[in-house]
Amino acid sequence: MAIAVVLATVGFGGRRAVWESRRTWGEEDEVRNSVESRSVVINHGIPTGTIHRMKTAAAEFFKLPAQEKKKYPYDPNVLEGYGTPYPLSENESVDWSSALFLRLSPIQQRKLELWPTTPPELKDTVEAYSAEVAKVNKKLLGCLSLIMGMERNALFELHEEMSMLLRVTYYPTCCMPDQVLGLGPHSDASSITLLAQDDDVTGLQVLHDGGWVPVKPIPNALVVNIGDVMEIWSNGRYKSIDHRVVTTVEKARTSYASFVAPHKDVVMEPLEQMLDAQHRHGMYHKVKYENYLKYVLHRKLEGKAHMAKYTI
Ligand SMILES: O=C(O)CCC(=O)C(=O)O
Ligand SMILES: [Fe+2]
Repeated sequence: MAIAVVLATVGFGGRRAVWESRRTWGEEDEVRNSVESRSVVINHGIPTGTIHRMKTAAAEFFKLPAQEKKKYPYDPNVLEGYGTPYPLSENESVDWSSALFLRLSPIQQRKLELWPTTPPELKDTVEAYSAEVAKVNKKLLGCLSLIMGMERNALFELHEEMSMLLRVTYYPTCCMPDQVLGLGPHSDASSITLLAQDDDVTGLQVLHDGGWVPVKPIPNALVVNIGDVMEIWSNGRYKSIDHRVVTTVEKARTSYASFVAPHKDVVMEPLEQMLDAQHRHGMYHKVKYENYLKYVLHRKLEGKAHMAKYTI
């Protein structure tokens, strides 16, 4: 069975953490059900205070006058800074959002001059949040490795020097929500993405059976998207999720996406463990992560059209 997507919502006080034991993840029905219903509720363990402080600091930054925010212009070479960096989708004349990109890891690659100094607590707050997200990521990759029939640390190691980028996106209110998207359709150039969002505004939508389905926020939860890297590694068993963000008239929205990706020199290809009797050959071409990323970042946001280049 091709597992379409793992779009996991990670919440407090819900079901037991799916990564807690191999058995939970290993139970076929559990995994299949979670995947088919497109949601897995897990306790991520990030203190609510840490998420709250992250959201407050980000809100302070986005409230600053434009000329203040522009002191940290987005630099496409290091993928950090403030701006509206994506090329627009075919049907869009404007993406109704702006974003602050910060490198969480490797720490030594951070370009700190692109980290806002207002509000002053932003840097420490991002550090605290990113340390927690990194823990969730490690656990999640551990579980995914197990259900893919590998050692717990296999996916973590496949990333080699793992990269984590935070994209905080602010979507202002919009008086023509039918005509303007906050962010065009795309799949993430990550292995997985861990996304926190505002608790009281729905904006994210995922493509399911040809229609856009809203992902209603669960307070303090994280949404986990499967990205293109995992699609290739899993030989298409886990498909990256096509998603977009709509605008609303009523309320501005902010989201916090942590993208996990391999080192730029990692050559991605379907993992041996994912080749079975039915799929004896890899369904994706080999590609260096750096080359894939260059290709994707220069394209318009057109859902998963870019994946055609890598699919056999
Ligand atoms: O705002 C969201 O909920 C999604 C953001 C997103 O898809 C992205 O940053 O790649
Ligand atoms: Fe995304």
